[in-house]
Amino acid sequence: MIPDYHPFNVNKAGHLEAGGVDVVELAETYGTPLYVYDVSIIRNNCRDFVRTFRELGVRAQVAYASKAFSTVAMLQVVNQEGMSLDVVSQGELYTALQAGFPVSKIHLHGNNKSLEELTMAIEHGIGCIVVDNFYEIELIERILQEKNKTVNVLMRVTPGIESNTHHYIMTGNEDSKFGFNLSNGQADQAFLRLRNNSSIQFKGLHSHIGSQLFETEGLLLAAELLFQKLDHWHIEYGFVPDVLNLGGGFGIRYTAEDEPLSYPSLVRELTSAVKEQAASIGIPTPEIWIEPGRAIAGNAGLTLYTVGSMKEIPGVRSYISVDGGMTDNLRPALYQAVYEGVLANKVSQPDAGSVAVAGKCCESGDMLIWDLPLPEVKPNDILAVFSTGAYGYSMANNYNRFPKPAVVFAENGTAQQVVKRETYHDLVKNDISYE
Ligand SMILES: Cc1ncc(COP(=O)(O)O)c(C=O)c1O
Ligand SMILES: N[C@@H](CCCC[NH3+])C(=O)O
Repeated sequence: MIPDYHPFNVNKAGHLEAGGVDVVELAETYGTPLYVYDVSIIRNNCRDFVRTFRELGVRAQVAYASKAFSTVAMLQVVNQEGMSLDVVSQGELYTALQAGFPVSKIHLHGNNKSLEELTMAIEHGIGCIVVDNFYEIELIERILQEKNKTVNVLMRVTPGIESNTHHYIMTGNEDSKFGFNLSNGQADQAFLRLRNNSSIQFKGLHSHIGSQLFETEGLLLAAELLFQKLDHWHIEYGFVPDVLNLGGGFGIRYTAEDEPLSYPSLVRELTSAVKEQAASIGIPTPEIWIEPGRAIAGNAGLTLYTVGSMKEIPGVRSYISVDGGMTDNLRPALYQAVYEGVLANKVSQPDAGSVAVAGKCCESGDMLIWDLPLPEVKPNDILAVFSTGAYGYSMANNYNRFPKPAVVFAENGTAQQVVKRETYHDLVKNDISYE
């Protein structure tokens, strides 16, 4: 059975459907492992954010954090939905440019941006660079002078908040590799330096406290701390920010235990907090920027696998092995992330017991799901794992020389391949024989 919080249906054949398309047929056509997205879910997720800001009548940009899932087709969809874009590397920026994403709506992040990355961004007229450290300011200053250009800049700060999430995906705490420390004088020093450069338009502050958050508390506290700093800069230097960027990190549902926030309510809550705080320090409400990644792509995607070998350890557990694993979904191995799934070709059949789903890599930690109730499983059944749309494809790797899977978009009953499966030739094409 499909838990009702996974937004997918069963068709008359008793098969799982995505975007009105039978995913068992997709597995036959494109092979497995296969990433499948229901594009209408991506669009609805974008609209939850974009529309709510519009309804509230506040100036805002919702930048899709493309690290969650960056391909040309995906960026075209989010562009159609009126989103801006957050990129964290030259590769993500290149993909955005290839997708025809308006460069003025792209924001560049990164804790170690290279001279080449910054030059590319500035030469293309990037919408904004979110500066992270003093070395980067130096590089930006150098490029602007050499190229006689100007650029919009936000300053990323670490507000010193321990968000309630896995330690690896916490980013706003004081002991973090990201951003300028808000309380030890570094942010003030950076502020003066950015303000003193006439080629830099310093627009305001950015903070991102972590990922897969289920509470607004940390985000609201971050906003409060940013406003304390803005108040100081307003009084001391007459600075009025154009922009306040509160980052992303809004959680999604992987399992029954997850309780995601309603995104329209989240937008309303953040907006009223920003309005209130701005009024309390006597400045106009800045343009509000947010950066959801997982919340846009996560629940829209699923991964299809073909079941192969099985192993029963009496009194311990039953393993089923699939033709993918930590190469297409690193999250269970990296964060002990928990997923749910169904047999796509037997969705209506009753569960027969619980199995552990193993990946195919030569690694004991390559387990996708430890405890998944399923109908009786046979080799060649198609397993669909839900909520893999974010940080699945984007963290895929070639461990054990597995080619990366293809990606298919389905919408209104039609499917289209948007990323081809890697071939074995792709795996060796950059290798050079050693003579
Ligand atoms: C600066 C920044 N913005 C946005 C995001 C997007 O996070 P999420 O996919 O959790 O929304 C991240 C990642 O955590 C990030 O580091
Ligand atoms: N890759 C992580 C999130 C990192 C967010 C980027 N700062 C995940 O899968 O949960």
